[in-house]
Amino acid sequence: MPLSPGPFTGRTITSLAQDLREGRTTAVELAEQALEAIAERDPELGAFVTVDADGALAAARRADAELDTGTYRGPLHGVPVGVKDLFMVAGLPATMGSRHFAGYVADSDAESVTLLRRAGAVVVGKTTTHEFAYGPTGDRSANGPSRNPWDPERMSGGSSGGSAAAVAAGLVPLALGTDTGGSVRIPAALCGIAGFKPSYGAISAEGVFPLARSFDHVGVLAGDEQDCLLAYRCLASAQLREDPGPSRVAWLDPSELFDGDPRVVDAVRAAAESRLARSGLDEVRLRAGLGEEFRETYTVIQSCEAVAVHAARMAQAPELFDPELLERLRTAAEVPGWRYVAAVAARSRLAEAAAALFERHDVLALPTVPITAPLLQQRETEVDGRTVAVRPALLAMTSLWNVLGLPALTVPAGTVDGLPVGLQLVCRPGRELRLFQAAGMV
Ligand SMILES: NC(=O)CC[C@H](N)C(=O)O
Repeated sequence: MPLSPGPFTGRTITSLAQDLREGRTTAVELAEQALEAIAERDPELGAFVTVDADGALAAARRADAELDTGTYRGPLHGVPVGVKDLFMVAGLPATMGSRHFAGYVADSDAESVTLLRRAGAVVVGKTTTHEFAYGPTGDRSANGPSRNPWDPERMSGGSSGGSAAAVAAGLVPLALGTDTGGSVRIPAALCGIAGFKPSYGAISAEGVFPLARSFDHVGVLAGDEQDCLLAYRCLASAQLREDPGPSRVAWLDPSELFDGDPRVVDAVRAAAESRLARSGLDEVRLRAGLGEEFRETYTVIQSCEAVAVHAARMAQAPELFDPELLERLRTAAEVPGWRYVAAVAARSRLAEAAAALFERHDVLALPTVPITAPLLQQRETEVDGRTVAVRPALLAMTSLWNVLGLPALTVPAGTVDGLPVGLQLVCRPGRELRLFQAAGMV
């Protein structure tokens, strides 16, 4: 368990909505609970970089006034939310976790923030992001690292680490994140909560600072998958396609992707069996070499697109980047243009290869992350007697779905060594509800 519970630990958004509608609590009370818990716990966690107490209380008062006059906006009405510091929120600083944006204040809301507000949600503040979202560890940010509520010496994962830590510690029941290679799902898994990114483009990325535009997805983090779905219904840019009937689920053997901690893989598989299967799970495999093709395609496209975003800053003020990030960007800048063109072409071949995986199944299940949370700043870790690099381990089972733009959900799947692990579910584009349906099957 996280070291200490917060005001929203174990309270679903559905139960908060009921309490609000039936007069057992008010939006102001919920906002105050969030703000007090942040003031008390966040110095230890580093989940928030900006707290907007005045704005949150004003929005909460408006939400209560609406309820008093019979206007109910839906389940997010009066619910406190955290927003990753990569999204624009009008009147609040947006640092992107970088000294390059120290002092920058956004003048309008990102589209997803507008939709959250329209649904009645109360923005309490901005959450820590790995600098420019370029890193799955969550521990390199101009604002300091976000820490794991299960063990603050360990990383939250990233890059939406502050959002995951805030929800896992029960400081807020819901947070927005972005996911370019796993940045919603990785910290959600390492912090023991649910995280969801829909198909590419299904939630608008307008007003969100880019990392690599071809792969950038907006997603949500919450205590469980039902809460992720509630939020997604408010954020989706198109009508959700309701899928009838139970989903056919298969376990995707993860060994082609990464030689992870066998205890993590076993724990996740056991969770998948008990949660998803009535009588054993089918199993599917990636053909040999496919994992490497995905990695190469992902790395080349992300590298070139990230450099396109940052080239001017790299030339004009390189000293303002975190040194690790600058080194990664400089390595990325060496990728020749022909490799980008080849990777874009490879992407459609990979989509065909993946389509075959879904021929006989609707949902694939696999670990979200094949290791537990490493220590802050740790870049190599011992796994089953071997030394493995932390960053590739964190990204190994999530980034391929960004290459294809497929919907993916992570749900808590127990613990290993007292640290949480996550079960990841993936499906075809546009079929998001399949994931929630599968996760809810007993
Ligand atoms: N932002 C993300 O989704 C993960 C981090 C990033 N893809 C990296 O390579 O480090």
